[in-house]
Amino acid sequence: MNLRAKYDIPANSVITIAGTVGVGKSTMTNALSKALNFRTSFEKVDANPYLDKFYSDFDRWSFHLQVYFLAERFKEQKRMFEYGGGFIQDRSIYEDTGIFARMHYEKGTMSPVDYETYRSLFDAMVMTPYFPHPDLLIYLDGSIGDILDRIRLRGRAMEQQTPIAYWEEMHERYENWIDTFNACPVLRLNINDYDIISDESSVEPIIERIGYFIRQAHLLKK
Ligand SMILES: Nc1ncnc2c1ncn2[C@@H]1O[C@H](COP(=O)(O)OP(=O)(O)O)[C@@H](O)[C@H]1O
Ligand SMILES: Nc1ncnc2c1ncn2[C@H]1C[C@H](O)[C@@H](COP(=O)(O)O)O1
Repeated sequence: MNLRAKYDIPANSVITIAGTVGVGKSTMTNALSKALNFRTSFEKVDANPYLDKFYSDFDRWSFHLQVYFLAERFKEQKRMFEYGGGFIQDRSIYEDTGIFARMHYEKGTMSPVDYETYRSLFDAMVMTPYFPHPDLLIYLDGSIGDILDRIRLRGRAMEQQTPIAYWEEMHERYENWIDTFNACPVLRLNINDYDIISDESSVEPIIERIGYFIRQAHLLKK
């Protein structure tokens, strides 16, 4: 019996993985899609025409980058629901506004008028009854020390040249954001509690918890 059926996870589920840069979202997306036989929806980092420029000059490019991410993630959201679900998504659309756009606005690297334009676009696209929310958001949590190690280990040049204070602020914002997030059910995982890289079988207890959370959420809806 496959793990999806064993833990009673509906084949049309959409599960999104959230968490700060470097915490392990892409790795988790791959592990869960393989174990559940679900499709993946990834952020396209290398093909992003603004990301490098953004890291060199936040003031100049933060609005362009947010609009780009919003469009890309909205298209992905549409694609996942047009397929009828069965997806693991690497990062949710909610983090774009709740973490990144807000952080740059509050740091002063996105102007108030740009932020207002971005927010009204986001609200019109996402904060409507027609927007399909994921069945579950898995929040990956870890210490800032472990996350900085992982950012270094992955070695993306644009992230290496970014001051550590940027990642520290983001980490703190994520902790506050997840405490108030309520657009869909949340399963929190601490990165010290699993090791899907050296032990593939450690994905099974995670899938068991996913099944439990999705069932609970469906019971609450009834
Ligand atoms: N469970 C894990 N154990 C050890 N290293 C991990 C684990 N998950 C991810 N990593 C490593 O951490 C780095 C960042 O992971 P990644 O999945 O790309 O993070 P994200 O998508 O959240 O930015 C990569 O080098 C990856 O190999
Ligand atoms: N909405 C965003 N604004 C700014 N930067 C963003 C946004 N979404 C993702 N990013 C950046 C952060 C990382 O450098 C890459 C990929 O994210 P990762 O967490 O490694 O998957 O894009």
